Amino acid sequence: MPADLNPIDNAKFVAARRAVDFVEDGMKLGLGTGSTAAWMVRSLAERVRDEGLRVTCVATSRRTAELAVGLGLDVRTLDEVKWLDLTIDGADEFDTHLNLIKGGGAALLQEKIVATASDQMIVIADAAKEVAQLGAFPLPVEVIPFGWRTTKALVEETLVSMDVIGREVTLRMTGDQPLRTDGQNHILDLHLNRIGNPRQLSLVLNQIPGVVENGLFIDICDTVVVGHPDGRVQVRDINSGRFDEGRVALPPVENIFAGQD
Ligand SMILES: O=C[C@H](O)[C@H](O)[C@H](O)COP(=O)(O)O
Repeated sequence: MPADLNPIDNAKFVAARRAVDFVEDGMKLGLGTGSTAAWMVRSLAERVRDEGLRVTCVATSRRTAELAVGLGLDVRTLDEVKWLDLTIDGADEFDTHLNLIKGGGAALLQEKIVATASDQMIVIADAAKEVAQLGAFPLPVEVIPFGWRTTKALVEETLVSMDVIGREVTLRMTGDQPLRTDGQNHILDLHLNRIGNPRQLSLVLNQIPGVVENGLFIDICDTVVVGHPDGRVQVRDINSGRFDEGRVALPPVENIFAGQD
């Protein structure tokens, strides 16, 4: 591997490329958001172009939609398509039960709606994202702008009442402005260190007025495709217990950053 390539980019690339093998002709697909998902969109577009694969896509963010349309993919709204066969998306962390933290790119709301509308969700990730317990990555929570300070205080009270150890909550900014999601909401990042009971935390957070959705994906993902910097890729499915390992060719040097958003 050339020394100037980022090993994480190689790992993301090979996971994304392997996951596209699961796409079949005629499928309705959910397209995730983030740098790993962007590699997947490019690999998918290559298969559509080279093999004449016909797929209908729903994007989980404006930037994924722009990338996919630019590559010639057929992108519709979820309201047009309603239900999907498969969603392929990245994650910020995943555990052994394939519970996830998502939303590092602020797309968690649309990602969760699209994944829930899908028969199957495949997560693509570099191996560094696997954790024994979720929570080192700050948990994103999407909140409506109206009264966000009050919502933040309620989130903090909830964390205290649940005896969560890390309790720092920050408003995500872009420059000196609060970030706006595609739905024009804000993101609170919960710095928790570790999450003892992700299912309970997810339910409790979503009961707070002003919270739109949180980045915990519980029992939504079935399969993970884990990429390694040397080109090794593992596929694990928690329903069937399937585990297989193979190798995917690394991207050409000149294309190494082409898939990132
Ligand atoms: O909101 C963004 C998403 O949940 C991403 O899928 C997640 O942050 C992983 O992104 P990346 O593939 O860039 O690490």
